[in-house]
Amino acid sequence: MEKLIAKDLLDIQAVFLKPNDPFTWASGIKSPIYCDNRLTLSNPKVRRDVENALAEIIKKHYPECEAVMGTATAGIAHAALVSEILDLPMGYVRASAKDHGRTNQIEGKCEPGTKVVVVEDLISTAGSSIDVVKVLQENGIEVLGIASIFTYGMKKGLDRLAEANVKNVSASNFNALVEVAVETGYIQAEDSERLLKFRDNPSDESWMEK
Ligand SMILES: O=P(O)(O)OC[C@H]1O[C@H](OP(=O)(O)OP(=O)(O)O)[C@H](O)[C@@H]1O
Ligand SMILES: O=C(O)c1cc(=O)[nH]c(=O)[nH]1
Repeated sequence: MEKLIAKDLLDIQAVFLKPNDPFTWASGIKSPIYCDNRLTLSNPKVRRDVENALAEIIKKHYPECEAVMGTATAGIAHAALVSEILDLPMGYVRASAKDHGRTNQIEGKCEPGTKVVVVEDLISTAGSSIDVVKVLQENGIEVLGIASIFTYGMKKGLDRLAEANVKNVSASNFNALVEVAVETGYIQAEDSERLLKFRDNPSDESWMEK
């Protein structure tokens, strides 16, 4: 599954490399790479692979799941698609509560005590998904864990998830992506070393110098 999804992401050109003009991530980290999982929505074959992978993760790792909750914004569509496959209720959590209307942060019907899985498109430092988990927990909702499309496997993200005692299972990850990217000639072996070095220590920006 990990390599299939990694290959899908490369096939649809969802992986962008820009070492000389780094991307800024949600966390503020400067990065030579950006993985745009939103593009998976635009390709029916890849979208099916992704939603089937998320459905398998939820069935296998969270068999008690009673509802699927997406993270705003990129997790919402995937939560909707996977909840349809699993025939489960679905909702989503906004980054902050609305300042008008019903002033909700949690959208959709989700009663306290409901066992939910959070669907996230991508995990770097895990800040966004842990914020969503906390909002749900503060509202008495039982979070079984996260199902995500892709994780970088960064130490900061892994540490934060462990600290918050939140389980995450991803359909693909950075190691699989780099492996497939080298196998398919998308990047050279030396680039893979630079990328892994960045992932393992993003505060060391020496990769920017080459
Ligand atoms: O693990 P983290 O360090 O929190 O980073 C990952 C988050 O960043 C991206 O969202 P973004 O804030 O770009 O917004 P979007 O979902 O609205 O596209 C992505 O969709 C994740 O939610
Ligand atoms: O950390 C992020 O903001 C981030 C990284 C990435 O590769 N893709 C993405 O959508 N967000």
